[in-house]
Amino acid sequence: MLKITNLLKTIQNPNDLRELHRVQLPQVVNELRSFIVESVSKTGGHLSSNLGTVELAVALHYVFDTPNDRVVWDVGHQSYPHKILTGRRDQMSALRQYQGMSGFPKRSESPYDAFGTAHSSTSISAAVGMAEASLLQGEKRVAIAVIGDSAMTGGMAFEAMNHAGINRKLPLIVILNDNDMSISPAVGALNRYLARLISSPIYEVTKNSVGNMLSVFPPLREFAKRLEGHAKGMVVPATIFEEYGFNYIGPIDGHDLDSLIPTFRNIYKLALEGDGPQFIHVVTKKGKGYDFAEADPILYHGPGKFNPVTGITPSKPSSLKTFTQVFGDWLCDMARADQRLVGITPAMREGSGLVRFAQEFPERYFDVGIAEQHAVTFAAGLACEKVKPVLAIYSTFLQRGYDQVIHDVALQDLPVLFAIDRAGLVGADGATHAGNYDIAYLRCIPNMIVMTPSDENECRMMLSTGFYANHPCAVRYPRGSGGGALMSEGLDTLTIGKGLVRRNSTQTEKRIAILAFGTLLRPSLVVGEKLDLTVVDMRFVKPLDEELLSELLKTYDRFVTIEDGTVQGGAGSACLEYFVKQGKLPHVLQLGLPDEFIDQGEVPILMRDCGLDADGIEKSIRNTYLLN
Ligand SMILES: Cc1ncc(C[n+]2csc(CCOP(=O)(O)OP(=O)(O)O)c2C)c(N)n1
Ligand SMILES: CC(=O)[C@@H](O)[C@H](O)COP(=O)(O)O
Ligand SMILES: [Mg+2]
Repeated sequence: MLKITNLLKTIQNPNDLRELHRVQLPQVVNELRSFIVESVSKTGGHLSSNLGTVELAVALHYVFDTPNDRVVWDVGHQSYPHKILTGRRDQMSALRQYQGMSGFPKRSESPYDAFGTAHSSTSISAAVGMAEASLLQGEKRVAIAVIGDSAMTGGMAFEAMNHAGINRKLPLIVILNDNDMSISPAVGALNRYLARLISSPIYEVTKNSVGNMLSVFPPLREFAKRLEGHAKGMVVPATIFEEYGFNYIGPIDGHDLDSLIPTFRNIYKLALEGDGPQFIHVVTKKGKGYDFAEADPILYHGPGKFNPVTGITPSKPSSLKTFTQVFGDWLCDMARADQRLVGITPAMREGSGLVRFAQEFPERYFDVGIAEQHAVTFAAGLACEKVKPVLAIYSTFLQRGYDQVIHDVALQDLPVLFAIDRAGLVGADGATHAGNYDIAYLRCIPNMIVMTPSDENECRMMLSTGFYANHPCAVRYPRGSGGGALMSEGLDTLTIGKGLVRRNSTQTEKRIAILAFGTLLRPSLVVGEKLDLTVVDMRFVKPLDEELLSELLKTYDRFVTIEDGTVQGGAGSACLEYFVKQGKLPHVLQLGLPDEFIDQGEVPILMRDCGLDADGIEKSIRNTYLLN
């Protein structure tokens, strides 16, 4: 066979891959891996997880009839090899960039992206839906969920397993991609259980022999059945997955095509022929094949640009603290001051700024796995017992725990402090991760106190305020840094429900007041200076500073509300509701994020597009109030 030097370039879609001889696949794997390192080093992106799924993606598209067979990638942060094999190699240069390619599977992007993902643990539910649909429609295809060991800890995954077990003929395949890692080390009983399965002697045997056996024997159903029996007899009596009604195969080496391809072929047949849900437990290594990432998969989970030869070099410490760092520092200081404090994260230790807290206060640190709903109710339980829980959570992921916020925390008026990071637009992760909705979804809940810090120091004071308030409180702050405010080191609090007038207009009539919520205070002040407007740092979305609004209503009939959350039902709406309640309706220009999903890009560019930079704010005010 003639050796083609760049095989990857010849693959425009999985049909091209399927045309290749089996012996050519290791070359595809190697080229894919090098390409991913090279490409992600130029754009930034989720590196370690993708290096772990190269063989999986190759084997899946080689064996299954995609896109007729549906593949759902859980979280989807590990789908780059799949994207590259499905016609998007060239678009990798614009990965996660403004107007470029999403970092996650997206139905509008490719027919091979069977389901849009990014929030974890949805894949099995979606695949169950697809599998049931194929039965209802009499179509012959399988639905495959590829789910990581940590995504598997999310409650939804087990809700879906429970449901899938009802239909004994469901053409469903679940592939558990077990790399013993979440973003940080995987936690919990399921992790321990999976480790036990892997450490059983049979894994060593199957690792070395199953691939060979399967490639020698024809891929007969009987053989797969024997393999199943073999696994049942020798791995463990019956795995938890079998109890859920799945046929369990594994653990198998997820970097060994000789194991993956024959196993997939056998399982494909079983699933198509009505043998019901199949569960394949695949063991992979996060960061596989790139030494730096293998050695430190956490650092390489979602790096920015880096030099692929030297790896990530430590950046010089910035004089600007991110809000995440402000929170992390505050948490340690407050933990020292108050023994009752505990810190909780649903699997986001690094991103939420809890690394130091975890080291300094290990007994008071709880990583609960990817389990936002549980995290909220767990906090509620702690709060019942006079422990003081601080739940660090991304705005977008708190959406998962919404009923728990209402039913378990707010309804019982329990003092849980929600430190909500990644509020507003987040940048490269795009619409799935944007924190546009928290103001709207929290301000309608009774008993909640909702705070929007305009800078780092205010953030610190609000955290203390929330910690000492005897009610559910949320402090929501964006990704990245504020403007570099002078930080206090104490644990000072603010008066709840009080805003602060930051600038008074010198005009005597037709005055305009900007009511700013959060970090958009900064551009508001710039505009306020330029147009001679009054500018208020509202600080609290709930309770609103009604006294201040009432005072302003006496002399102002034109307002501008501004926030980095959705306008619909947001902080501006809260002001409008108050004005209506007063029976006075001044003109209110509501600025904020529009009623649409905003794709990835650099935050300043996206904010410009939304008219939320200083120029855009100025333009809107001039146009609305006909200023020259
Ligand atoms: C609901 C939800 N919570 C948190 C996250 C953040 N998150 C993204 S990837 C990840 C770890 C996933 O681990 P695993 O599923 O094992 O995949 P791996 O990264 O190991 O390949 C987490 C916590 C998310 N995407 N969705
Ligand atoms: C895939 C996922 O959900 C996380 O890896 C996320 O991309 C992290 O975002 P930050 O980089 O903002 O922490
Ligand atoms: Mg994992």
